Amino acid sequence: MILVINSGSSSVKYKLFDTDGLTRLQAGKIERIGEPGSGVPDHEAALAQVAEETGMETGDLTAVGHRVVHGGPLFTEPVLIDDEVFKQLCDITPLAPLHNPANLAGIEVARRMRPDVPQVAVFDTAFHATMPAAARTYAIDAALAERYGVRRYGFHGTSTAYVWRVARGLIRRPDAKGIVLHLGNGASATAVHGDRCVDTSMGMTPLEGLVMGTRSGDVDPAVIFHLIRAGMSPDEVESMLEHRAGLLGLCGDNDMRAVVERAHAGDAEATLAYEVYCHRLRKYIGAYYALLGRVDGIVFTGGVGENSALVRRTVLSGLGALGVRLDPLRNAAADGARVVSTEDSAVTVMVVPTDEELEIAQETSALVERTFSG
Ligand SMILES: Nc1ncnc2c1ncn2[C@@H]1O[C@H](COP(=O)(O)OP(=O)(O)O)[C@@H](O)[C@H]1O
Ligand SMILES: CC(=O)OP(=O)(O)O
Ligand SMILES: [Mg+2]
Repeated sequence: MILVINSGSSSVKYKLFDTDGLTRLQAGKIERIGEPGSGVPDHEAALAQVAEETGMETGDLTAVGHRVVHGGPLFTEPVLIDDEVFKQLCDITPLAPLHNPANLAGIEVARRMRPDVPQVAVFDTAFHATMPAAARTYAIDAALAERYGVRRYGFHGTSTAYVWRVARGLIRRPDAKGIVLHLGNGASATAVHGDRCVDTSMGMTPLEGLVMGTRSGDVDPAVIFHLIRAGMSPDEVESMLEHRAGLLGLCGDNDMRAVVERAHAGDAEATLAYEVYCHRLRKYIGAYYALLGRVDGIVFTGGVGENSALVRRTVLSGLGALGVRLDPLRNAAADGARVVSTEDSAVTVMVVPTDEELEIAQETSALVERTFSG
């Protein structure tokens, strides 16, 4: 069996797969880690619960695959975790203080529980390693950027690689050009050509780009200094932009279902939040059109992308001039990976449910095979 662990800041998700064929055997989620009254004080306790639910401590495991959000400049492919790699992963933490510590906590506990089993790190940033320098580079003092590792990395790469592969199968065009919209709690847009990243909306950290559930996405950096001069500390501003911005900051709800419900009932704040969210998305799609020159496919994934026919309709409604024609019936249907544009649409619009854990299992299995079977 292959166990995949996605250890996030407030939840640990896991899936267990059969080693041959990667059939899913089990899936689970431990939530509200560290919240008062949740009974799960920390990641140690969450992993103990995963162990209990999966039989991880004694089970017949081929490998454990871990989601790691930030691979830094060093890791552009999945890697077997030994002491040296674990130390290098710890060194990346300053680049991703809000994401990597939880990933590392999961790795640490799993390695301690199963030192006999290969453990593999699979990075959100890896898919974007092909991003050209012009897209990767912030226009700031070059020497400073080099010294402090300030550049764009991009995230959601595991999800993007997975759904884009499925999408290229649907349009039967391996060298297709397209735009992948991963709209979950975090949200990102990625311009892709074949299996290469052309540009992506998240940057040095997963804060840049689209409007998200609780994250602002793009703001003028001067806003931050304005708020600091107004008396907020850097940590307070960071925490606000990460946890109390986005849909939540605009209207008090971070769940798109609640936002839409309130907007339908005439609530002005929820309506504006919805409009800001969709406006930003449309802007990125237009920008990526310009970068790609031609778009064969647009793919929606993540909780919002997969489930909200309304968001898909709103976002694409202004794009008729670019040859995008949504089929209202197909768009409203709800079943698995599918095309939702009309037959005569110049761009094939698709909905593809993501499966980051399956992609991590595949990468983990392939790396373990390459390493130990020769
Ligand atoms: N039917 C739906 N309509 C609109 N939004 C939905 C629907 N179902 C789920 N969502 C949104 O998906 C979000 C979660 O996305 P998901 O990709 O599952 O999260 P995560 O990033 O934690 O994996 C929720 O916050 C919710 O806003
Ligand atoms: C990198 C990132 O934003 O991940 P998530 O969407 O899981 O928060
Ligand atoms: Mg997600």
